[in-house]
Amino acid sequence: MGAAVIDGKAFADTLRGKVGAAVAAFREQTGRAPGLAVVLVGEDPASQVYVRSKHKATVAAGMESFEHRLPATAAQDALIALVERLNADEAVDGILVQLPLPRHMDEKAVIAAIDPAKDVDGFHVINSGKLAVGEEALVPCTPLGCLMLLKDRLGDLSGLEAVVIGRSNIVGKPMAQLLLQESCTVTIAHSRTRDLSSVVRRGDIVVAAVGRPEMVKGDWLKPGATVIDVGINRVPGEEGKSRLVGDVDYAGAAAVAGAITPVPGGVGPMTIAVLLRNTLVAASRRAGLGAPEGL
Ligand SMILES: Nc1nc2c(c(=O)[nH]1)N[C@@H](CN(C=O)c1ccc(C(=O)N[C@@H](CCC(=O)O)C(=O)O)cc1)CN2
Repeated sequence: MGAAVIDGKAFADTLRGKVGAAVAAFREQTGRAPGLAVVLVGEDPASQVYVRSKHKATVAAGMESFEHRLPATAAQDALIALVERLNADEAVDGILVQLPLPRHMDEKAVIAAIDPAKDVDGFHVINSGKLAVGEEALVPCTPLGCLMLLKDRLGDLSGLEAVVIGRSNIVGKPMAQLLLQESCTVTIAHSRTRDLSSVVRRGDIVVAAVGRPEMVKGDWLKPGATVIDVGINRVPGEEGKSRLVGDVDYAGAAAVAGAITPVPGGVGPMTIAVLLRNTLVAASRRAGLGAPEGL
């Protein structure tokens, strides 16, 4: 039997609907809409697409969208000055600087300039620290989206073996923290891990976030494992066109796994849906309201 397909697009659509309803309640209570500011530096084509999608989704959820664009040649100080203006702007509840930044900029310094209460990406060290010690934090969108899909599929994750492949600050490390909070036994594997296939085979849950097209093969998996593919890699396709693939060899993995996210249509759509959720959470906290329910 083939694996069940985890439909991230459908889950994300439902989450966006729930956020939209909660935003309407927030507007009733406060007389204003939550505001999300997105900053794009340069003209990276993929980043432009993501920023446009974020703007559309923000407006569709009933929130205010503020878009700021700087040229690729902008000085880092100019970007930080913009972030500081957004920190002080009462209409802005969430600030997101689209990554990657141009090479002359230091991502860590830019992220450090964001007010942690408005850091809807959850990348600020204050938020990563709070996540690590189990305090209320803004949590990075992609790993939180993966966790939502896993809980929807598996229910209680307690005691399960989870293998996270990739140790980035944006996905791998926060993913491992979230799984640990769910009482999984967590292994973080990475490019230096010896005998990676044997490590991966321990996983009841495998989260692949390495950025290497189709690296994880079907025969690396424990039969019945739940596989979450975070990779979005553009590779040459037929007739000179490109196609998207994940970090997992989908056909091989689907023959062994119990369930698997596709690429596209799996984790990707969750990133933007959770961003909307995080913006509403940040706005609710700033307005002194309780956490929005059911999100
Ligand atoms: N500041 C941030 N920068 C980046 C983040 C982030 O969370 N915060 N994540 C990625 C890009 N990203 C959002 O910014 C993103 C990536 C992919 C998708 C998505 O829906 N992908 C689709 C396929 C889209 C396509 O056809 O190209 C899918 O997987 O189905 C949404 C958002 C890096 N930068």
